[in-house]
Parts: sequence; C-alpha cells; structure tokens
Amino acid sequence: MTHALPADARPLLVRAPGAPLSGRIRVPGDKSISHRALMFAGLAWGETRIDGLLEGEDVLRTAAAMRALGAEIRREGDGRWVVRGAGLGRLREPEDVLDMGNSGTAARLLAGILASHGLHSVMTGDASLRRRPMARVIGPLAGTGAVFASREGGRLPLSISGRADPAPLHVRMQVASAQVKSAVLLAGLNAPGETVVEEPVPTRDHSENMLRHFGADLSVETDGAGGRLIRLQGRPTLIARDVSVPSDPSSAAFPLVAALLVPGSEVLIEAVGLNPLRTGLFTTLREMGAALAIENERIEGGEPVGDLLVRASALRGVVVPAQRAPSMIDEYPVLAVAAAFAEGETRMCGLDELRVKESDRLSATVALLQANGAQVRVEGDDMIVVGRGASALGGGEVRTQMDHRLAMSGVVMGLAAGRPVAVDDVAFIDTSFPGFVPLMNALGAGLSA
Ligand SMILES: O=C(O)C1=C[C@@H](OP(=O)(O)O)[C@@H](O)[C@H](O)C1
Ligand SMILES: C=C(OP(=O)(O)O)C(=O)O
Repeated sequence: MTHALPADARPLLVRAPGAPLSGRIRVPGDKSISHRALMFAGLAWGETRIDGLLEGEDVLRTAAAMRALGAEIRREGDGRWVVRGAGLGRLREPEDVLDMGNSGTAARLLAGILASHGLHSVMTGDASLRRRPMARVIGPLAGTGAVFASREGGRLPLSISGRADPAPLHVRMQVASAQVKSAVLLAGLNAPGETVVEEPVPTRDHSENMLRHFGADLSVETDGAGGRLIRLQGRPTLIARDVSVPSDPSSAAFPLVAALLVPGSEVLIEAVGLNPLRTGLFTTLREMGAALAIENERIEGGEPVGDLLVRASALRGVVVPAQRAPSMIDEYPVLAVAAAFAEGETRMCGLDELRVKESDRLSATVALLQANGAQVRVEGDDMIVVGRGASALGGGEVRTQMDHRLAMSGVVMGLAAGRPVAVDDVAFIDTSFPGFVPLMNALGAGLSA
C-alpha cells in the first residue's frame, strides 16, 4: 500500500502526559453552522454579524467562494465576521475555479447555490475531496434544470451551468446526509414554488434552523417513525440576522475522550452546542459509564448549549445502534479509540457512510487501532472493538490520510496508551480545529508541536 504524505506534512510523536489533564477550555465554533452562516448571510439582504465563526480552513474556503460570488465578507479586529449579502438571485459569476480545499460540506452545499443561479462555475478541491462522491448532490440538483459535468463517478472538478429560473425540487433522501439535504434546500431557495425534502432518517437540522432565522418560510412535519417532511417556499426575502455560533460538539469530542482516558483527569468544556441531532457521542459515552455531566444548559443564538464536565472513567463496551449514526457520524474514530480502552466489546452499527469521508474512515480507523495493538474487526457495515488495558496499547504509527479526525484520534490514542504513538501528519487538524495542540497543552497534554 502506498503511503503518500503531502510535502508540508507535520508529524507528531505523542506520549502519555504522566499527569492528569485538567482545566477549563472552550473549543472553536461549530463547523456546520459556520459554513451555513456564511452562505445564508451571503444570500441575504443587508449586513449579518457572526460571532464565534470557526476560522478553520474548511470554513475559510466557504468565505472565499461566497466572496467570489459577490458577497462582501470581512473580519473585524474583535474576531467578529461581517457579511454584506449579494442577495438571493443576484450572485455574480465567479471569475475563476472555486477551490473547496478539504471540505465536503463547502462543496456540496455550494453546489446547491450554484445550480440555482444563472451562472457558470467550476469547483475543485484537494486530493481527498476530489475522491469523494458528488453524484449524491448532482442527481437531485439536476432536477433544477442545471447542467453538470464531472469526472467519472461524479468526482470533482465539477462544472455547473446553473439556472436563473430553477425548477423546485421534491427529493426523497437516498442516504442520511445533511449535506445533500442542505444542497437541495439551498437550491430550492431560488426556485419559485415549494421545494420538498422527505428525510426518513433525520440528520442535523442547522440549515432548517438558520433558514427560519433569516426569514424563510420553512415547515417540518415529523412522522411517528422519526422521519421528517420539510417544505420550503421558494424566493423568500432573506434578511440579514446576527448569528452566534456555539462551540462544535464534534471538536469537543477529542479533549472529552482524552479526559475520560487519562487517569485522574477532570476537564470542563464550555458552551458546547447540544443540538439533539449532534449529541449521539455524549449519549453513547454515558452508556459506556463515562462521568460526563452537562451543566448550565441554555439557548445561545437559537441553539442549545451547555458546559461539559468530564472526569476520567472506567468504560465498558456497548452496542451503538445504526439509527444513532447520523447524530455522531464524525465521532466514530475517537469513539473507537475510547472503545479500545473499555472493558469488553463495543459494536458500532451502520457505518457505511464513514467510507466516503475525508478518508475511508472505516478502514483508516481499523488501521489506526490495529497499528496500536487494539483488537478490531469489521462485519458488514459494523465495526467491533474489544477493549484492553492501556499498557497493551500504543507503540504504532497513525496514517492520517488527509483526515483531521484521524489525526486528532491518533493524538488521543497517544495520550492514553502505554507506549508513544506516531501521528504521521497533524497539519489537516487546521481544517476543523485550529489551535488544537496548544489547547490540549493548556490541559497538560505536553504535545511538542
Ligand atoms: O452538513 C454538515 O455540515 C455535515 C454533515 C455530515 O456529512 P454528511 O451529510 O455527508 O453525512 C458530516 O459528516 C459533516 O462533517 C458535516
Ligand atoms: C466529514 C467531515 O467534513 P466534510 O464532509 O465537510 O469534509 C468532518 O468534518 O468530519
């Protein structure tokens, strides 16, 4: 197997800190909400102020793309971002190729905007993103009348000839994906009439919440089985509204699991987003016996948030049901690390979507664990990890494959294991969690990079 590293790869050797992790931290803003804030603000009339925007590389790609489409976006000295929207239906044609870097969310959501405006555009990304499937958005978005040309298998680069008069869409989701749902809703915004999304398995609803926040007419009906029917009335007047971005629960996952696994640790993570469609990891860790308390629950900027108080805990294996997967989809690599230290077997069910993330996260997570002495196997779409003591774990290399979540999971493995862990490239952590290493060091992790 080849093991190609980018020229600017940043390796890191991670050792157990030898003392508990402790302190109070705040992790960066939610990545999903940050992308959406920039996109909806860019389509609105007036000036939107965004507090707490994630300044990770993925989100900066969305900012650059929205600028290329005519939105004015600036960062003020106090860290607040201000967007003067171009207005729905009034975007300008980008002069050059839109490079979405490592970000599936940026590429797929933007495809919905581009398909529903009368302009021609070409989108590309880095080597990881160019491998990821775009047919899942091209298929439904073709219903607008837009014309797409992609590489084989619907891969980037992708050219889009959008429609100034897009047809509204009626889509029944074939895959549980908030990115696909959001692409359809974004396209439906500029289509006269009603766009409908049938979602048998609910996924994160930040787009729905934010569309309402900006004044769109959107309704959600739920059926008895948890499915959702979303109706959006096209061509609303979107009006700039201030946005406050909560801390990202998917980023909180890494210091949280590290604190659970490093003996004696006690860590407080402030103001973490607690949208119920994002908190599957917290539910699962509690089922595993984690001492994880949620304090000071409140609503900030329209989303529930709370402080997570976590103490090192002896974990036991559990079965994680497939229905929970969308609410913790990005957390499986670090949950698998936690499971490697738990007593007994953890079975994580229904992980097919992990195969199409920044890497094939299912096989990459298996490789991460196996290289570090854990017992792991895959049966169909399930991953099964049998836990062992810390002294039996570590000593291996983690190949991160341009995937930030694998890099951070490798770091957590190294902090908890009996032997050091070599992570081949931590550079991609900046896509979602800038400042990860110093923040972990503020807790006493003692990382050298
Ligand atoms: O809509 C979003 O912001 C996201 C949805 C999920 O992807 P899928 O929609 O592909 O499941 C998730 O993995 C990604 O990190 C962010
Ligand atoms: C899957 C992820 O992001 P994206 O799809 O936006 O690249 C992630 O952040 O784990």
